[in-house]
Amino acid sequence: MPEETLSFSDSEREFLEKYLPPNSRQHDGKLPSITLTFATSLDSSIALAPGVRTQLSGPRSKAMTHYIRSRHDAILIGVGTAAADDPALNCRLEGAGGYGSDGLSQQPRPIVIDPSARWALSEQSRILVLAKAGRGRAPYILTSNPSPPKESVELLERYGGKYISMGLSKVVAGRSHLDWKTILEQLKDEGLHSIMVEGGGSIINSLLEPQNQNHVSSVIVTIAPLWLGQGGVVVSPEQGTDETGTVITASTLKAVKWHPLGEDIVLCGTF
Ligand SMILES: NC(=O)C1=CN([C@@H]2O[C@H](COP(=O)(O)OP(=O)(O)OC[C@H]3O[C@@H](n4cnc5c(N)ncnc54)[C@H](O)[C@@H]3O)[C@@H](O)[C@H]2O)C=CC1
Ligand SMILES: Nc1nc(O)c(N)c(N[C@@H]2O[C@H](COP(=O)(O)O)[C@@H](O)[C@H]2O)n1
Repeated sequence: MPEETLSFSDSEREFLEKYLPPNSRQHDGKLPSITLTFATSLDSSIALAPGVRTQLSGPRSKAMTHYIRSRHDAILIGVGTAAADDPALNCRLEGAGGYGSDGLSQQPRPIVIDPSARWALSEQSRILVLAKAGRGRAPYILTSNPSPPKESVELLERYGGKYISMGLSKVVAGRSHLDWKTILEQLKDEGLHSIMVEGGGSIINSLLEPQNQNHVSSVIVTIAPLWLGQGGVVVSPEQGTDETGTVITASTLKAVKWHPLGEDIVLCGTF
């Protein structure tokens, strides 16, 4: 099926600039920057239920997301999202950075955080169909499984992707977590300096925890005018506590800007 082509004009781009990595940047040995971006409902849900692909962004905020993709070296998601959404994770913007530019060289690299290497990739996975067609890149999969399935290794490598092994950091509520600093060190070693993190719920909540916020350069949230109702995948990081043990706010954004886009509103901020 032919993929759509999206457009997002220069005048629409302006409000985002301060929250995006510079177009050209000296890579001074620092860890890659993270832009955390997702779409939420009014009840802080990003999907109707775990494993359910749910369209929240309207056409203009969707085009904005693809513009943001065009401004990053890589797009990162968790395996829960990869398994639920069968995502394309390419940039479908017309012109520079997306379709119509110098092609593949400007497409972002998809990164999937998959501690146990459970994502069942196949020749029919959208991400590989697009890689095969030269309209996107095959993913790098970060895993702590020392021996991912042989067929998946071969399939990925056929299209220019690979598994990258790293140690397991901890298990939270029965789920394996990789450590953000180590993830960023691995991505830097791959020559990736700006990372757009799109989700899902566990990945976003983890990055919003006070001890991980220092890795996040900016947050760009699309808020859609609807409630998904109970049972959704909710963005709600753990509360903090102060030195007396009193519960405190989990996270507060600074340098905040609100920008209406179609029927959605986009919130930008930093920590
Ligand atoms: N509305 C939106 O903008 C978006 C919505 N989604 C939705 O989110 C849902 C998936 O969310 P989840 O099930 O929470 O899956 P997820 O995509 O957040 O992946 C969770 C997995 O990541 C692993 N992981 C490894 N290191 C981690 C770390 N440091 N912190 C947190 N997790 C770590 C965990 O083992 C866990 O299995 C899907 O339904 C998808 O459609 C996903 C992205 C964007
Ligand atoms: N910005 C945004 N708005 C929504 O409404 C969404 N559901 C998402 N989801 C993210 O986008 C990925 C799908 O990308 P493709 O269209 O397949 O390239 C999905 O996996 C989520 O990361 N994002």
